[in-house]
Amino acid sequence: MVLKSHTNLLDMCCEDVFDFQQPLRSPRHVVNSPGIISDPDWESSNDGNSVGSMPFCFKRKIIVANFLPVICAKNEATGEWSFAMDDNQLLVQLKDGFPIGNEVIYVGSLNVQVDPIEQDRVSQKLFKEHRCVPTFLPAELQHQFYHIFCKQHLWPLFHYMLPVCHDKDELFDRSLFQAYVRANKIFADKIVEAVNSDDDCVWVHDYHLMLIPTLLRKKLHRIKVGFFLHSPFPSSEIYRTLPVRDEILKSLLNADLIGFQTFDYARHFLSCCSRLLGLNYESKRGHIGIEYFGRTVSLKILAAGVHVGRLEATLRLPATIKKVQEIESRYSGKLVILGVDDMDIFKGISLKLLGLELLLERTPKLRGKVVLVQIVNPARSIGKDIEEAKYEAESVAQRINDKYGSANYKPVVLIDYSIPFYEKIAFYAASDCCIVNAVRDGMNLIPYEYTVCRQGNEELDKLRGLNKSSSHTSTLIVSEFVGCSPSLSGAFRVNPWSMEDVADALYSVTDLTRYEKNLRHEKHYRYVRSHDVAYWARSFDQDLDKACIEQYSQRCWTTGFGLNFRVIALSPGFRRLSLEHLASSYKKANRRMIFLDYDGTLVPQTSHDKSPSAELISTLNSLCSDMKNTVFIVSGRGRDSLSEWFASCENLGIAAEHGYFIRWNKAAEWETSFSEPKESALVWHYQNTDHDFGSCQAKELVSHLERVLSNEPVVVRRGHQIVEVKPQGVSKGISVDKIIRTLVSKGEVPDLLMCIGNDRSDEDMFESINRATSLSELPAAPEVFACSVGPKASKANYYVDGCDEVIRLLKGVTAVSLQKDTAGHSHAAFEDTLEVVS
Ligand SMILES: O=P(O)(O)OC[C@H]1O[C@H](O[C@H]2O[C@H](CO)[C@@H](O)[C@H](O)[C@H]2O)[C@H](O)[C@@H](O)[C@@H]1O
Repeated sequence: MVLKSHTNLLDMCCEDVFDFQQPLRSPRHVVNSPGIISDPDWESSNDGNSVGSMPFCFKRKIIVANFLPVICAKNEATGEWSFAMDDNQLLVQLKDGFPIGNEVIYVGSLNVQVDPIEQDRVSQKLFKEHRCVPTFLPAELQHQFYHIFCKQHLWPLFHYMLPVCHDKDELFDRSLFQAYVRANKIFADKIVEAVNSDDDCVWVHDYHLMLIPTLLRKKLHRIKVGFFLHSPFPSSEIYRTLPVRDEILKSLLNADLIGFQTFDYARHFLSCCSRLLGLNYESKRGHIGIEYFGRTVSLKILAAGVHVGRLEATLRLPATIKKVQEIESRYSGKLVILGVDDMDIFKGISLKLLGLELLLERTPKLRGKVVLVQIVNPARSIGKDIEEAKYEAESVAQRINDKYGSANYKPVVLIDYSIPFYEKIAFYAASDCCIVNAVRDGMNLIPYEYTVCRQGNEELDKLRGLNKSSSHTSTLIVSEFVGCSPSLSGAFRVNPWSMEDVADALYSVTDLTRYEKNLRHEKHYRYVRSHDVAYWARSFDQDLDKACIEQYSQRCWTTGFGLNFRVIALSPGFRRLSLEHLASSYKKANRRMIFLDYDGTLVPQTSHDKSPSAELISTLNSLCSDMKNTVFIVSGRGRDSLSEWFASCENLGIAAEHGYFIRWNKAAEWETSFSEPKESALVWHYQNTDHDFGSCQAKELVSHLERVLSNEPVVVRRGHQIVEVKPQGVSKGISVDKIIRTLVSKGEVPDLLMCIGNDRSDEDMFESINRATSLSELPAAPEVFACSVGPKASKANYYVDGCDEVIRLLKGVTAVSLQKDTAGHSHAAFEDTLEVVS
């Protein structure tokens, strides 16, 4: 009879179970642009029109970003839309890094509003012509999502700005986050339509779309998803002010690979995962992995690059060459310093101008000799702060020009209107120096673009009378707060907040020899060429594949509602230990050995009172009273507290200090591994400290202790919020091994071995009892129940959720023993217990 309670226990495990090892299916679905009815057979509808119309043997790379890299125009007379890919955008250029034969599909919004009645037509045209899948967000949603939540909340916060606001209207408001969720969901739905097979990869870009990993994985559990953050990631002290901090972190952790531009941003992210979610990470041979419910989420630190070929091609255009000549002749005899920035509060435009003002004030000989050409791209967002930054920049520029300018000399030239790309390239090529003075920026590729353009080409060399490649020069001034700064070792690094620093750097530039400028240029040029956009994309793509390989050999469960959704991955064969299964084996066994860890297994880690409850004592006594059982507590704790706590358990064995001390029952003497009686280990606990700081200190302590104790017969180990130094040759695994062998030598051959534990030290026990199945002394392999508390990567073959479940299981199996004692009522007793425990 299958009791309802049994079923409940079995069902407890998951909402959804899936196995990554399943063979690939044929295309999951073939989905078309909105308005077209799906056709499941791509061969019969291969008109190039539908999202699913390509042969599925082509792997798809689905690139998702807030805006499609598309230039849109509408002919107002005919009402016709026309679209062209914007080849100057990183998202288009990254294709060069993908293997030939991969089909690249873009998902994102258009930067114009399209009337709902036109949306189907526009979708079809965009997909047919450019493999783009547009996400149409209603105007109000777009405003709340992008202009308010992204640009007014996330953008400042991710650029390390605390949300200190004087106006109540500017405070975080949950409805704005809901707009973010709704927008991300629209994107996720479009991605689902574009995915054809499990081999496809989705690469999500930037802070606008951080919820996509969760929203997408909810629908496609096996999808390979990578996320790259183009913006900075702030320190945990700033990030944790975000009211939806956990939802965003958890979502990013549903990706397989998370990329950052710099080590600092990755470090901040790790620190947030550790402080806010209590997660650990491991760094092995340059790869960082975060353990998240059995999955290893990989982290990648790789700065974006530029498309050298594209820049060179633009530089070769006759219009560009002409513009270069024009600029060079206009500023002949002057040192041209170039700035190219979006109008944004973090670009430090006025700080840059203040630095120039200080330079001119201090160094009169440079007046009339230096020009700062500042190209200001139009602001991408709206708001009082942008208006203020714009006003500030304009007034400082005006002041400098009034003070140090003349009829034919303007020290600051502000170009605050859109100019064509080739003109920008011409300014790069014609400028002696480029300055990026942002107070914070994810990467900033302007210095890279500038360096490529300064390499020039044969025609420019001829016009300039240069005949050696060694004659190329470039000079960079770069804020230490932008992502590209560490890669530019030949740049003058400045603190943008210090006008003196900026003025000094500007002065140094005026003072450099041509030779020095050439050396710096060569160094940067080599780096920029080899770390281009294709290198960045290829490297991310390859790492995403690698990150997914491990996941694909695992068995996975999905759990959690809403934004708490996550995947739990376990190695094959690892499953929840059900009472039904355990009880059935337990009942059949004639000789059972049971090893139980204490903290975190029988008593929750979180409880302040660590002593055993009356319920636990009674359950252990019931277990021990069965003559077929040998029961041991195997703990890292000292023997004093364990013997005091279990004073009422006459037949309970105790292995204290990881088995350094063993006592077979209360009446027996303590045995030790060594003849010299001394207390064996030293443990440093950090569970009551700040998690991040404690973990950091623990790492340092381990490496220090390993060094100073390298000649001592001890081992240094990290456990769950502890660092321990213990004698070599002592472990829970060794003590379990010893106990099993002792019993076997006495003729008490086990046919069931059970071991439950939660910590790293318990893994040694699991290993020992797994090994015991092949002991030559045993006539037959015993059945093994190695059980981890909490589903995680483990050598155990079973898991339970927590201490409560351990007690329930133990109580459940004691009912089997009771059966024998009360033969007449056995069935009822077993069932009763199961009702209670389930
Ligand atoms: O203004 P948004 O629509 O929110 O876009 C944000 C910025 O995206 C791009 O910059 C980011 O990516 C660059 C390439 O990796 C990186 O160099 C930069 O530091 C990031 O902020 C875009 O270039 C900017 O104009 C946008 O403001």
